[in-house]
Amino acid sequence: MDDADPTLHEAGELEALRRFLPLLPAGAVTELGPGDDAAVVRAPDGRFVVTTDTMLEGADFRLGWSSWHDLGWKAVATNLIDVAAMGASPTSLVVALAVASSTRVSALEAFASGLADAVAAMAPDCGVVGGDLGTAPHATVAVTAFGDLGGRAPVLRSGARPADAVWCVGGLGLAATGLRMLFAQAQDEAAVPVASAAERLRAGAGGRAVAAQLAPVTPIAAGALLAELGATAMLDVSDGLALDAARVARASGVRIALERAGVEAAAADALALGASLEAALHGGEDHALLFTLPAGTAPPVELAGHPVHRLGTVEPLAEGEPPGVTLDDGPVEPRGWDPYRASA
Ligand SMILES: Nc1ncnc2c1ncn2[C@@H]1O[C@H](COP(=O)(O)OP(=O)(O)OP(=O)(O)O)[C@@H](O)[C@H]1O
Ligand SMILES: Cc1ncc(C[n+]2csc(CCOP(=O)(O)O)c2C)c(N)n1
Ligand SMILES: [Mg+2]
Repeated sequence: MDDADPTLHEAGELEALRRFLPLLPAGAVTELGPGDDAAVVRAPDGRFVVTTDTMLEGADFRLGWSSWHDLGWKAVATNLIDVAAMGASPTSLVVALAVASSTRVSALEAFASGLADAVAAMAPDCGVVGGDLGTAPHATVAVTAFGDLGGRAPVLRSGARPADAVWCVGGLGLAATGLRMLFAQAQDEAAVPVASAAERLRAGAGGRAVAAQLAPVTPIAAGALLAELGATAMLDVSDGLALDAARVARASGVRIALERAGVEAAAADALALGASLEAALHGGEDHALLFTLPAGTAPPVELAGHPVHRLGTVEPLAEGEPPGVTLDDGPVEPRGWDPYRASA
C-alpha cells in the first residue's frame, strides 16, 4: 500500500472525506456546508433556481482523456451555465461522485480541486455545500446546482419576440472540434483512449479545442447581466446551435433567422482550426449562452470575458409555418447531440 496515496478501498470513506471536504469552496450564502445530514443555504430572493445533470464515463467522458481535475472543472462549468441561462447567479452545488474503489484518494483530491478552481474562475460566490461519495464500475458524476434570481423574472426559452435580435456570448464549434480530434487521434485501433496522445493534442496547435471539450470556460457571470439588460429568451448551447435555437423557436412560436456571417464570427476559433460550420451548427458542448434582445438593445462586445456576437433576427411565422431555424433564409435541420442516438 502507498501510505501517502491509498486507494479508496484502502482508505475508506471517512478518510476520503477527511481529505476531500476541506478542498471545496464555501459559498457566500451558505449557512451550513458539508458535514451534517444536509446543507443549509440562504435563498436571498425567496425563490431558488435548481437544475441537475449527470456525467457518465463512456457516454460523456473517458478517463484516458479527462484528468480528475478536468472532470471537476467541467461538472461546474456545465451545471452552472444552466443556472446562468435562467438569468440567475449560482449560489451552490451538490456533487455526487461514484468511482471504482481502486481509485486513489489523490484522484478525489484532484476532482475537488477541479471543482474549486472552476468555481473560483467562473462563479466565485458559489459553494459546494454537500454531496455523496460512492462506488460504481463506471465513474459517475451527478451534480445539482442552485441559483438566485436577485428579484428578477427568470429568462425563459419562450420569450423571443419577432424583431428581437439573436445573440450569443461565448464561441461555437470548439468543443465539438476538440472531441473530434480526440476520437480521431487519441485512441488506439481497439478504440481505447491513449492518454499520452490526448496530452500531446492539448499542448499542440488545436489545444484550445481540446481544452474547450475537456475543461470548458463558460460565460456563467453573463447570465445575470443579460437578464438585467432585458434578455427576452436565453438558453445554453449544449447540444448544438441548430438544435438549441430550434428549442427557442418552438417555445416562443417564432422563426430564428440566423445569418452565416454572424455564426462564422462566433465560430472563428473553430474555423481557424479547419473545422467546418457543421461543428458550430450541430456540435454540442460549447455552452455559449444564446439569447434574444429587443431590437434597440445592444449588449457590450464582451461579457464575463467572452465575446458577444450577433447571430440573426427573430421573425414571425407565416400562416401555417412551423417554428424553426433558418441560415441565410435556407432551412436548418434541428440536428445536434442526442444521448439516446449518439453513436460515439
Ligand atoms: N428525469 C427528469 N425528470 C424531470 N424533468 C426532466 C427529467 N429529465 C429532463 N427533464 C427536464 O427536461 C428539460 C430538458 O432537459 P435537458 O437535459 O435537455 O435540458 P438542457 O438545459 O437542454 O440540458 P443541458 O443544458 O444540460 O444540455 C429540462 O427542463 C429538464 O429539467
Ligand atoms: C467520450 C465522449 N463521448 C461523447 C461526448 C459528446 N457529448 C457528451 S454530452 C454532450 C452534450 C451535452 O450533454 P447533456 O445534454 O447531457 O448536458 C455531448 C456532445 C463526449 N463529450 N465525450
Ligand atoms: Mg441547458
